[in-house]
Amino acid sequence: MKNSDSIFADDVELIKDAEVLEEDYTPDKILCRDDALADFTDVLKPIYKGRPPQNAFLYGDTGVGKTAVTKYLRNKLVDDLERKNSNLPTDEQVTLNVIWINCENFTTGEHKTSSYQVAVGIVNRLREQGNRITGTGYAPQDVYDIMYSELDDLDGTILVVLDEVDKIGDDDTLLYELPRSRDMGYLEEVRVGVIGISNDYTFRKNLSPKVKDSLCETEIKFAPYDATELTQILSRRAELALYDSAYTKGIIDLVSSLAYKEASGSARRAIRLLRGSAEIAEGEGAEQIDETHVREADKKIEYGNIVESIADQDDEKLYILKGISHLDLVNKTPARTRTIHEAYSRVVRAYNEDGSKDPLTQRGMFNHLSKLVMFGFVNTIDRNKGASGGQWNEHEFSDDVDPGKVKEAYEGRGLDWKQIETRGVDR
Ligand SMILES: Nc1ncnc2c1ncn2[C@@H]1O[C@H](COP(=O)(O)OP(=O)(O)OP(=O)(O)O)[C@@H](O)[C@H]1O
Repeated sequence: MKNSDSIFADDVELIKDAEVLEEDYTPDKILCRDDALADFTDVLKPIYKGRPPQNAFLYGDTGVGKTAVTKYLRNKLVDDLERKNSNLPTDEQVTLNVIWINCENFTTGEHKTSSYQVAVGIVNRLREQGNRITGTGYAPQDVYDIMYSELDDLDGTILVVLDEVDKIGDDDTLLYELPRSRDMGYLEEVRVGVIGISNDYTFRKNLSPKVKDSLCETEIKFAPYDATELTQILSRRAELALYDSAYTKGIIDLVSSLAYKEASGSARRAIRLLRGSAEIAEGEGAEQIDETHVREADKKIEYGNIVESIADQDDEKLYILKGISHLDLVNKTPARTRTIHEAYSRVVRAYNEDGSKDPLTQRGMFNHLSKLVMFGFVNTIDRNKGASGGQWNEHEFSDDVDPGKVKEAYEGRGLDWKQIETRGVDR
């Protein structure tokens, strides 16, 4: 029986400031990143001094502080400039405009982000509502011209931060041109510095030499955190977010070591896990987070991650996973490739009743199935009945996947979960 009158209240509260555990919280202190902070400060120094800005490329795995460090230094630079300007006559003051663009936000459905869409994004960031431009209908050069004219209307220095810059895909015109825009004569009044942030190593490796020359003037690497570093970061967060009695040092160590092992040193994962554990403990009316709360929160996060990565697959792979789901539900897995092909074909037809899409051939489907094996969603079993019995492969879900998760992934993609007939599928 709860003490409170409301079903929304918990008897005990362990979280004193939930904002500190939010994704977009900018920490007041950056821990364990002295080298990156020093290198990045050097990149930004010229802006403070009113000199031409530099460009930099920040890279490292997900959740290792690239965005946090950038936001932290941006805030510091803005504050310090404000202080400096307050003692200077107007004509000697340094004006800084920061434009922060997350390139991920410009990926829609099938369409990858391109330089064009990011340029549209920059224009719209600088324009009032009602005067914004659409993402289609302009020739690319027109969009770039509009962007440069909007930028040139600003004053002083412009720092363009392109977070998740790898989402820009193959069309990297902007990454080449923007850092050189003044040299190329596109801008006369202002100077632009570009900061690219990415967790995609392949993207970095494959950047064209001319982009490497301009954008990657300075490269700053963010290595994964080790368990001790995660403990430091997490202890600071816990201090601010939780009541002292809500956790022990042992719990912080456990959360850090799980995030270290399961998410290759991601501080994001560690913070999420701490938050999940606190919420589960609160829900149970516990006075303190214990190991079972952490383990349960960990399972929940893992579950969510797998559903998310299933939902990220392309249509063919989603059809195959649904085909295997229906076979699994009637105990017909492990199944031979031809059986999976039949189930997959039924799924394709069910979702494309107008005939707009035909199933791939068995060989075509097999290429996608092999990728699903490579990604760890599906296991392959080798059947070998000796010289006379023949040899073939069978497939089933790996331990991480089940029909429930595939169904949730479909729902996450806004797709109905249609019933599929499995009778006669293995003839
Ligand atoms: N050194 C640090 N000190 C304090 N908090 C940190 C530190 N590093 C990361 N964090 C926190 O961890 C979380 C993830 O960090 P951040 O968003 O900066 O990761 P990222 O490297 O930009 O990841 P992604 O590539 O996925 O965008 C944030 O809540 C951030 O505040």
